[in-house]
Amino acid sequence: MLNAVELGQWESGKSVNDIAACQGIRIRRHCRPAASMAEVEAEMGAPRNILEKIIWDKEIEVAQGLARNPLEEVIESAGKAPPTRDFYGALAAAHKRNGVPALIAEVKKASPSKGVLRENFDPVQIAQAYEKHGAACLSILTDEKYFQGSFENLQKVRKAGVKCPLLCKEFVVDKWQIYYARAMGADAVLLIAAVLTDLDIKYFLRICKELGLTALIEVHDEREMERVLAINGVQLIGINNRSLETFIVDTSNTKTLLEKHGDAIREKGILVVGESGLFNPDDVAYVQNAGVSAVLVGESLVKQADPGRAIAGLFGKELVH
Ligand SMILES: O=P(O)(O)OC[C@@H](O)[C@@H](O)c1c[nH]c2ccccc12
Repeated sequence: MLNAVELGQWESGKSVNDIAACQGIRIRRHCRPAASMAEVEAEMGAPRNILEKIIWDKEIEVAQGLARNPLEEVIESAGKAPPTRDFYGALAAAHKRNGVPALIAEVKKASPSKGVLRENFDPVQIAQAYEKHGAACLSILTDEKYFQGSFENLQKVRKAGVKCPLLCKEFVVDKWQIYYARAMGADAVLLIAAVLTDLDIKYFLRICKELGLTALIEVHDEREMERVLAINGVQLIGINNRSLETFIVDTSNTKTLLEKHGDAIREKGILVVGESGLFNPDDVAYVQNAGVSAVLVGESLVKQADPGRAIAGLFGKELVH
């Protein structure tokens, strides 16, 4: 926990970035109202990498969202949304049933590193195909600017009656996004340790718990893993093989982090998700041997003519529900 001085600084909003830097976080936040990226850059200088740029855009976007849908209203609609489905339970059960890591299949149109992955993009059709072919859970990208996703896609998939629990794949920087995700039908949200301080993560975990949402906490390096393991109440950790700062993908990242922390993770009953850059049964077996119980896969499925059938190709066998 923060000491009183740090808490005071945090509350006054003066040195969020100093506190973040102390925790090894390289992404700086702007944290003040701004109408445009030009305005942010005038104060902060140029973003240091793509993740920092995404986050600065996200701060502007959240302010606009808040103006359109005030927090109290969003909290109210989150409270009225149909109940959450058990994201963690669905992964654990599918892993046990199939003997391979449970699949979180991602509804992903584009990415900043690869551009458009699929021209003819129907989120509901893709989600239904994933479900039919044994995905345990789905991940729906909601970022518009960099991934061509939307909260509307999330809502559409939920309303179409897809039963797999849904992860809202968003760059969360503000609690408003968590309530909004729940209001639009999410069962889980992503929290990225490279962006959020320990206090942010603890606070957002509390909100998730109140809403019945599962949090998937994403780490990419040693320091982030250590920080997240020191936080109580974490159920799901995603190890991203892709650096969101450089786009470099290296599946041995999952292995390295689990060699060191696997025991602590198992003791706590935390389930690990291997994320990004998985294309074939060898890749899946590699991260499975490293200790993951689930995998998060977008590109290799969404790029194929039939993303549902692509699942059997990825695992080397059909998955069953
Ligand atoms: O398309 P891939 O390489 O299979 O990766 C999927 C998923 O891991 C990736 O989209 C992702 C992981 N963490 C993120 C955070 C934000 C946006 C996207 C991501």
